[in-house]
Amino acid sequence: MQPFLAHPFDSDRLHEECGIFGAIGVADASNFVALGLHALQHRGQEAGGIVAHDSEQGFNSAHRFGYVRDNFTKTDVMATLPGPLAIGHVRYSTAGTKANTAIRDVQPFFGEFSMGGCAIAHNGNITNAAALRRELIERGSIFQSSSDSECIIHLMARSIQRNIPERMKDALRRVEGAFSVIAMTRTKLIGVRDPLGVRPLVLGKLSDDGFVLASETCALDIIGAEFVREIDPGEMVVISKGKVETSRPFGPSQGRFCIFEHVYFSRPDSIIGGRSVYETRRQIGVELARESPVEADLVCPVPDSGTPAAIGFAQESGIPYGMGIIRNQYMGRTFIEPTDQIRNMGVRLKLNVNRALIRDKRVILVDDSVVRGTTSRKIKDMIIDAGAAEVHFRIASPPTAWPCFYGVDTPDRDKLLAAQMTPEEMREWIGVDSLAFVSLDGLYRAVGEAKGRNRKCPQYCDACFSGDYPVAPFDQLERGFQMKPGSESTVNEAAE
Ligand SMILES: O=P(O)(O)OC[C@H]1O[C@H](OP(=O)(O)OP(=O)(O)O)[C@H](O)[C@@H]1O
Ligand SMILES: NC(=O)CC[C@H](N)C(=O)O
Repeated sequence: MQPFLAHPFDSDRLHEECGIFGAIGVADASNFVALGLHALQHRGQEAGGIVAHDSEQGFNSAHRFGYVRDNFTKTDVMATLPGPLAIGHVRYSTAGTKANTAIRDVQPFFGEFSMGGCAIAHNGNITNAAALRRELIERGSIFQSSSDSECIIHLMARSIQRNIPERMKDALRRVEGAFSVIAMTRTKLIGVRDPLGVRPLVLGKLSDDGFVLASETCALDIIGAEFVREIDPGEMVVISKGKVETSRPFGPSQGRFCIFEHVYFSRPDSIIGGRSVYETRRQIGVELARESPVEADLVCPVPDSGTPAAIGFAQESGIPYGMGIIRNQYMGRTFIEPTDQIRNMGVRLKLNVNRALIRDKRVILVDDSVVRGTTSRKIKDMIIDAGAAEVHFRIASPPTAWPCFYGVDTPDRDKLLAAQMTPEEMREWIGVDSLAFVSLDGLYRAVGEAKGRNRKCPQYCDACFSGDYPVAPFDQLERGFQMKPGSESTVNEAAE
């Protein structure tokens, strides 16, 4: 048997995307970026990078595998990133070489143009990246990485505009899919969101001249920045010398923010669209308890993301709440899983049962989602092992039946449990007494849409649940992906 091997790409979250942060107008901006990225680590744990600019030393960069705290706290690394302007990225790959992430795929990416350099950090996924890459290579571009995000730099290089923000606009008008981008030139910090605003991006203020851009508000809190506002879907801001200029490069569009950010990705202490993520998750639990009540003795969260929904479920149902599953907080980087025996231990390394609390009880387990079903099945085994009398699963999202092509690392349809089975078949496969998911309308109510989902014009991107993709996933269609019959009409026309 091989020994456990430390492996930099294994992460303790199963589904991630990326986090981005930028700072301008502050001494040693890279220190602010490192702190901001640390607060965004839950969005990506494979690798991180920072680019900084200093008037004497020009652009400098550092790209590393692993956690921010292990790399960007070291004085020898941070000393190489001086200057009042810096951006950074924490990555979980959605494109490019996935089996063995290469350092060349780690962002930010950098390009040198006739008017100066530019670094970009991208959260999201470009749905026509393969087509763009083919076209760009045919026209002479030399790609350095296998990442979708690199297309943006090459498209900028081909633009005839005279300044970098205009080149970015040209480039991003050719790009389809989801992109929140933070970029920097020698003197400017730039933030852009795609026309649907699928991924988040917020603006914060540190001082008269000091501004930051971040994926989530929790990254403002860590550095004491004041929240100014969210960048709007389809908006570009250019920040320089204490001024924030705004423009709308893509014309009018209706936002379709990712509803799964509320369910799972974002940190519960972040505020999205004026709503606390924690409160939204608690409210999902309330909806779930109303929609799918069950007699039981104990409500237990599957930590961490299931916790606020379990609190809401317990409050609404009046059933006592208890920590029946305990998370090992030192899980951190996990281990490579070289044998089946070790692979099966996977969940136990992170989660263990509080036997004394569970024994002989009818237990309701609340988790935020079922994707492949691996977690639910293993947790059920542990709970039964610990002597529970009954096990009921309540899931704080609808069945995940469709892959995300907008920046989340969900597996292909054939690995999504809900794409293969009905809820009753899933219940049987997991092996629990009952299983229920919050309805799509219940989820919409929990995020503040009192009337639920607008079927003609959904307020959010919920493609992973509904199969209604707001942007046609061009590359995937070329590879043979079949959209839900009739769902072409759900593609957001305003975004085209
Ligand atoms: O059906 P599966 O493919 O097993 O995926 C679903 C699980 O993945 C997430 O857990 P994760 O450990 O990533 O996140 P958390 O610690 O934030 O709850 C989620 O909370 C579910 O428990
Ligand atoms: N999850 C993300 O936002 C990833 C960004 C980009 N598509 C990459 O693979 O690096």
